[in-house]
Amino acid sequence: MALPLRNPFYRLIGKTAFRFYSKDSANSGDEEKAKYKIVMIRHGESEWNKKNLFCGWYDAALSENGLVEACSAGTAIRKAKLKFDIAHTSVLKRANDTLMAILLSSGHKDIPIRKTWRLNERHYGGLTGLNKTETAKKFGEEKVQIWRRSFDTPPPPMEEDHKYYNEIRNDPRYCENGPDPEDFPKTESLKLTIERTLPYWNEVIVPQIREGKKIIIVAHGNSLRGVVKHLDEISDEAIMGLNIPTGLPFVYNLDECIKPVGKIQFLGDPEMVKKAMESVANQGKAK
Ligand SMILES: O=C(O)[C@@H](CO)OP(=O)(O)O
Repeated sequence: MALPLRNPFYRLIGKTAFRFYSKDSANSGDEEKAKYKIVMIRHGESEWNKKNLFCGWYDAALSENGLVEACSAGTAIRKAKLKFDIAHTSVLKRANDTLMAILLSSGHKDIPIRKTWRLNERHYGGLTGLNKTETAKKFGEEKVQIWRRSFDTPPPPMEEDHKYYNEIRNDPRYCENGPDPEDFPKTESLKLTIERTLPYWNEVIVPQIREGKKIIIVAHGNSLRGVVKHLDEISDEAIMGLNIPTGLPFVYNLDECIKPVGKIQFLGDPEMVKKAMESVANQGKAK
């Protein structure tokens, strides 16, 4: 399957060079060299993204704009002639609803959908529900940047008296297919998030890729940062500079060892993607 997307543009975002494609430019040749392809996307804007609140495992709904983003992503996927046999997503409705909107607007009807807590957003601990700008004013931008983007410093834990503790900890969806009760997170760094996401990537998704299944993953900013870090072998330091925007699909071409052939490719105008990434980065500023 060849993408009708051509002439790559390169942009440095953080410390990582990303490649973007415009719809009317020449083929890079990566698709010819690659054996597999996978599409990933962060859910559309949620109500809590809109309010700039730390969200994590809180089950925020898509905002109206988030639904529009999801439908536009589906249209971009249809125009790029990308087809899927199976979809993987988290158990959170902002990702589930994004997936449904994408499948409908890209002409997919009955493909199997697998939901797993392992693709959930990282658990934001005690910060869940706090406004990011207010938190930066209170604790300083540097501290908030460490909580948001450092590799292995988790935010403070969510204690039992936290406003959202019961709603999250006792959510029935985690009873049967959730983490073991003793491992239920109280907070997660990116490192901890990767430790529960990568087994799903390696044990469920990779075997399906090898079977030739065409896959879409609809997940979250930080669960996808973990997958991208793994695929592109981004260092613990450089991953701090990566911000994944809402509702913009990206594609990896993969070789037979499931290593990327070329760089991540966003389906979208490079300037718009760059601005969307910067806007995610700026959410943690005191302003
Ligand atoms: O609040 C969150 O759960 C995430 C994603 O929305 O935010 P951040 O970009 O700050 O990691």
